[in-house]
Amino acid sequence: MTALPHSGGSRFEPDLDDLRPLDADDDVSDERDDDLLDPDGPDPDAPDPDALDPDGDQLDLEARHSLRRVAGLSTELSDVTEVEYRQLRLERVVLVSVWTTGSEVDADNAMAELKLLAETAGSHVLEGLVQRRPRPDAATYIGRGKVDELREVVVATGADTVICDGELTAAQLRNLEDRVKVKVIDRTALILDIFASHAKSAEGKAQVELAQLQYLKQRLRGWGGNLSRQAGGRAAAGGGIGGRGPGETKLETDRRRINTRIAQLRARLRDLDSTRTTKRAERVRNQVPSVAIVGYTNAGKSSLLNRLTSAGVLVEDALFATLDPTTRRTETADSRVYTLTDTVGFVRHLPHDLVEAFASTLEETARADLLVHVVDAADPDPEGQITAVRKVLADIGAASVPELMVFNKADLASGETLTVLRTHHPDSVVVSARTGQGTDELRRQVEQRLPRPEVEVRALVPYARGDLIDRIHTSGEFITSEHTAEGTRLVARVHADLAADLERYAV
Ligand SMILES: Nc1nc2c(ncn2[C@@H]2O[C@H](COP(=O)(O)OP(=O)(O)OP(=O)(O)O)[C@@H](O)[C@H]2O)c(=O)[nH]1
Ligand SMILES: [Mg+2]
Repeated sequence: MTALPHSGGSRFEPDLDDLRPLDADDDVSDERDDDLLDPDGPDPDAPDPDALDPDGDQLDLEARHSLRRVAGLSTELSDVTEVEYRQLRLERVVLVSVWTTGSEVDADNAMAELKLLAETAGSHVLEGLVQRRPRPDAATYIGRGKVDELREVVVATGADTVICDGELTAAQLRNLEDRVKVKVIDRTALILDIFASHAKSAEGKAQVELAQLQYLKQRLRGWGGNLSRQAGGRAAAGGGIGGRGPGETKLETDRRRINTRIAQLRARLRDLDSTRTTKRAERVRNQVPSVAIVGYTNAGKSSLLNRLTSAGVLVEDALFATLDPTTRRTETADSRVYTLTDTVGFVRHLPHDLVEAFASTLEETARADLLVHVVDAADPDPEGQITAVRKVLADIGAASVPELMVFNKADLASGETLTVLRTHHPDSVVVSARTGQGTDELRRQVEQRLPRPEVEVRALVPYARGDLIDRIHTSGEFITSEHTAEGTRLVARVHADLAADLERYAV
């Protein structure tokens, strides 16, 4: 095993306050945040993008920092999940990973990413341990002999939690916990926890809760011992909605409650999705092309959206700052309207439960006309990020959407790296959302790749039909236009419905 240097800090004293139940206002069931689903045009009073700070207006930053790291869960499940999520309030952690393939640099990068994830979840990372093995141990994840070593590190550092870099089985988690004697969680639970604390809209919160419950359900047996040991009170007495049926074990009750809640969440998500479907149908009817900004978490997607549209979305040097898609209307140089959507970032081994729970959000990406794939060129492994992102894109059915590769953070990346990336990806654009470098070129490239209206028309439109001319401006392309005594003589490319309306003025 190799160890990262200690990052210092004092011994952790458990805070009994942490054991209080969730506040009532953590329940999100009726909250709506229509704003985030609103694809409507830019705010006419929006400030000039260049007058904002380099990452755009940090409208949400204060709210984010005031968030408590408590998952918004309903009361029905409180006796199961309260315990679960209290335990996930991580404090002082030791990271552990099994390095199976790739170079030592890859292993270091993976550990650095796990550290960032842990820190984003509010943990203080004390130490990182990597073990090289062909595959994780079936019983204890790291080799059984190494578990004692881990225990020593935990004792020496005063850690209260161990985070393993992978998706562990219930048995692995339980075995490790029994031997290391502190809470052990895996990377999936960590990512779910970050999503839970960052979810803002009602839909986002419901999606995360669904993913958490799916995860929890598969591990109920593993947590069972811990639950009965720690839940006490209501749970131990079998209280709460539903109660305990005759002859039913605690495990069965928990499973039944989780299933009920999962069904409620699915129903709720279907409702929320219908709003989105209506708005999407409107965009499709108006034939507004849509561009989705996708990429690895922290690549600068939100910064780029702010740069391009003064959207004022949250930008933060944290993983998964954005969970809710934000759509903004914008225009091409020749005033064709299109939408740009900022989306949730991806990561290596994005938990499957999350991908599934976010299906309706991710579907937007699959339906886009163009993907702007933002890559952090200053990351130690941009190609690894590209591969991870494409894998998720394939999972969500977006692999066939045309992609424009954008290397961001050009101000930070080395010239050499940029040259290599450009050689590997000749059709890419290099930008800096921070300095604005390359963003004009990016706009041009996006405009060129937007779907083009399919019908070429020649018409002489009387001045009384300015409405038709406006429609060509926003949804079509003028090839030539000329003002004559009888009206505007034009050649243009338009969509079929507009072509039909122009038919009577055809020349
Ligand atoms: N130096 C530099 N920093 C940048 C640039 N673009 C973004 N950043 C920084 O990178 C961090 C992440 O930016 P975001 O725009 O929040 O990234 P994101 O891709 O939306 O991240 P998630 O929503 O968390 O997936 C922030 O600290 C930004 O200030 C850039 O071009 N140059
Ligand atoms: Mg973002």
